[in-house]
Amino acid sequence: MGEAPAFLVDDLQDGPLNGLELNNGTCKTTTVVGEKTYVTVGADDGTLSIDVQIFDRSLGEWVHPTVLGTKPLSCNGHSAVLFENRILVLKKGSKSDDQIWFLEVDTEYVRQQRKKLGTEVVAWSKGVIGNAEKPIVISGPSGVGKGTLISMLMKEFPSMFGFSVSHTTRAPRNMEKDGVHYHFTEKSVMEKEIKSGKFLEFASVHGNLYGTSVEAVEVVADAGKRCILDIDVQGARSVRASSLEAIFIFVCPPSMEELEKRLRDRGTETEEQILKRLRNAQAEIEQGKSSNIFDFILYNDNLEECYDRLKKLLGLDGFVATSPKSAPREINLPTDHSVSKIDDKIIISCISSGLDKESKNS
Ligand SMILES: Nc1nc2c(ncn2[C@@H]2O[C@H](COP(=O)(O)OP(=O)(O)O)[C@@H](O)[C@H]2O)c(=O)[nH]1
Ligand SMILES: Nc1ncnc2c1ncn2[C@@H]1O[C@H](COP(=O)(O)OP(=O)(O)O)[C@@H](O)[C@H]1O
Repeated sequence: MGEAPAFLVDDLQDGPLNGLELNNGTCKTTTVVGEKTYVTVGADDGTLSIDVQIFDRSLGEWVHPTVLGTKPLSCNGHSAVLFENRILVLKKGSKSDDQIWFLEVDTEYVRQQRKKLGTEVVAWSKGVIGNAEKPIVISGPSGVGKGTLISMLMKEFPSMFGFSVSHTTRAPRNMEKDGVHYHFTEKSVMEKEIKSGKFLEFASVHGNLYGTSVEAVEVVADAGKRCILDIDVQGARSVRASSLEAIFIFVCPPSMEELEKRLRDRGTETEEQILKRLRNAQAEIEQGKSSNIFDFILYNDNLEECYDRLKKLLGLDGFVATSPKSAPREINLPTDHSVSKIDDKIIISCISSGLDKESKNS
């Protein structure tokens, strides 16, 4: 809670001015949601992120929210319009994969975070230009075969699926590459990034921190691919509660003996780590089977049969992988545009950049 930013008081009294470029090289938008006015302010030099302030009319004061998610860098101005329980923010003159953003102001995720943190909360998420299907969350105990099944899927359908590369504080295994299998991170760095709202979800698993950054999922969606997340049950529970709509699959071993055999034969863990993973497996399997998190439970007994069942539930049985899907269509918003909403349609009004500069095209 605090003082009103000096340059805004008059504008708020005059009503919202969308995308107004202020004299000092900044651009702001105001969006009214119930008793609150959300103000986004961006400098036009592209070095700072768009700032969010809230004026709460019921309290008669300014509130500085905790801002979660990756913040968009400002550019040559931006415009905003309320779209259900989030504000659609369109950046002017930026690249097509960076034009469309959402500021979640009253989604289920934001409401939960508000309760958890005890502060006002907003969350940024980047709009994606692809039209990929719902992400797939795959969970299961260590050694059950999640990685193997995911690799088979990605190998058979390379243009269809993309892997969400998690962050972890565990040490890399021999064949693991930073940025491909995981983003290997220092604990202190990851803890700081968790506080700054970088992660969609995170959890402590087998004594290490693991987390899915908002960006890891956006990168895949921006490429027009369906995102696959390999995360534990706690992470799956958090994603269920988040604004990311996904399909949740739990992979079960045929028996604890077989799980132990697979873990030992993989040869990537020390004896101590194997025992820890086996101890945790029992509880994970119970939660996986009994909680309401998962849409499907897959038994990974015979690998080929399990893979066939996985493809079936993803609607891929009999699907012939052909040439890569065409890249997502580029939407090129001109530098000069404004945005408004009529019924359930978003109208982007563009000021032509051709000869007739004054003519307005919608
Ligand atoms: N919550 C969460 N769990 C993760 C994430 N990435 C990996 N995990 C889980 O962490 C556990 C350990 O992963 P890892 O160390 O690679 O071992 P593995 O499962 O035996 O291959 C597995 O259950 C993964 O599904 C993440 O980003 N978030
Ligand atoms: N259905 C299966 N039958 C036998 N071995 C399997 C099967 N699925 C996976 N494996 C093997 O079990 C080990 C663990 O699999 P992995 O995919 O690394 O598990 P996770 O990613 O769940 O920890 C690997 O050596 C893999 O080759």
